[in-house]
Amino acid sequence: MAVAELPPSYTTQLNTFRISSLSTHLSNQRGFSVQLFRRAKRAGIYCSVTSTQIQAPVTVQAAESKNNPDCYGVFCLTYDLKAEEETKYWKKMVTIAVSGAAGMIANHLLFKLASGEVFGLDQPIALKLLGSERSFQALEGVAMELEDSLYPLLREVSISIDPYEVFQDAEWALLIGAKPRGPGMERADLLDINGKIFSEQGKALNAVASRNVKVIVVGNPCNTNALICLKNAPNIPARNFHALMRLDENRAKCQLALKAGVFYDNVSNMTIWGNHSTTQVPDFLNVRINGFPVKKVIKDHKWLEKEFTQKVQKRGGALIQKWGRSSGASTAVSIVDAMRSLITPTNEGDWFSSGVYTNGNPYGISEDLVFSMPCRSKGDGDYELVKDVIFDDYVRNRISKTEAELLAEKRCIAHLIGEGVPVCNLPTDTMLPGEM
Ligand SMILES: NC(=O)C1=CN([C@@H]2O[C@H](COP(=O)(O)OP(=O)(O)OC[C@H]3O[C@@H](n4cnc5c(N)ncnc54)[C@H](OP(=O)(O)O)[C@@H]3O)[C@@H](O)[C@H]2O)C=CC1
Ligand SMILES: O=C([O-])CC(=O)C(=O)O
Repeated sequence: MAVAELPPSYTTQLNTFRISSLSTHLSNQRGFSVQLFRRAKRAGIYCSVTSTQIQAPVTVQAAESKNNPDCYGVFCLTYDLKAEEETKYWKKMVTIAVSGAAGMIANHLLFKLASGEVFGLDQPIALKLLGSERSFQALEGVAMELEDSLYPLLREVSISIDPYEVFQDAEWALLIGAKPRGPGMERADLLDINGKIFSEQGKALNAVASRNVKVIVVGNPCNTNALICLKNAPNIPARNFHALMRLDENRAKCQLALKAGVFYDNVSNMTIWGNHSTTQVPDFLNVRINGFPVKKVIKDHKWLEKEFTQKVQKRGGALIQKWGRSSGASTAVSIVDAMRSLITPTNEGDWFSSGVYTNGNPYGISEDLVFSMPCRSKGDGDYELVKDVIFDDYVRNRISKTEAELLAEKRCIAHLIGEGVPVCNLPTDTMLPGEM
């Protein structure tokens, strides 16, 4: 039995309850019922343990998480395994930073991450949550809910308003926080305001994140925000930055499944080209339904070109009209899908869409943009572009339009990527999927 040092007795019922209920929960998990509390020393908390069973702590000292930006509440107590158990059952902890963590999307996403939905049940995680002065209290509320959820895999949670603190050693950065476009606001103003957030965050990632951090930009306009972010992080490979396009892919698959009368997992090879905006191109030419080209299954080709395309482009807006707010849950699901696509080998012959940096792309799209394209992954966090896709005039023309829009957005944020004076001459019909 390992016996702890005994600091002056301080036992709150709350702490004892948290620890013992966690212990019961953890002891039901394979590999958890061993030794606890290595890092608990930092919080001054000590316990007695045996090799097979967890016992309640013998002495507890208050965890002063408020003074420790590294941890929140119960997460100042980390329950570690014996080294050999760690190597046998558990992977090394993954550190995930999330901005806009008090927002709607994060409110769904964080709980998915903590439950093991993305990385699996043998993968402990640390969540580092970025808020602002405006959202700090809400962020504390989020952390409290994470505490109360007793997720065995969630080993560390910290909250902060400083990106340099939050991004320290981050292996994943999910950049969700962004100012929404308000009534009467010019898109150029939105690009500028959010661009500043993402250039600041790019710099912070560059300074302190893992050199191999994978960044998924969700906050709109996500492609151009991702471009700004990567340009401000020159020491991190540009290919590690993604703009979230998976929601658009999922929306497109759903509409095709509906039209074809098949379950949606029979729809594969779905590419969304371009910008996460109403100019995006849901490519039905390369899609397969039950392995067949879509035009062989859906004979109504006019529907594909008109209704289907517009439905996907404007799905965000249609949802806002019903809900009174933009997609939260389905966006969180699509972030999970996007992450899993990078850490799981892509099914043979299939692909997924992601907004990635155009640098030597095989499709003739302008270089130096963040553009949604078809990708495959070996499951190592990296991806390659799919080469064997076909084009026709319809798809090509549409791709040119979304490309022009991204080039215009880029000119508008030239000052944020070190390319001189901005010139904002945006196409008038350029809109987020949520704007109609
Ligand atoms: N790519 C995609 O597929 C999709 C993208 N989105 C985009 O994701 C983003 C987040 O959406 P959601 O979670 O629903 O939004 P919320 O309104 O719930 O807010 C998210 C966070 O953004 C931050 N924020 C709000 N206002 C400002 C501001 N004025 N300046 C700076 N930051 C601000 C806040 O965080 P804090 O105060 O802590 O900084 C807030 O918690 C939006 O930009 C939305 O358009 C949404 C759906 C799909
Ligand atoms: O426009 C928005 O904020 C919401 C959005 O991106 C979407 O629903 O695809």
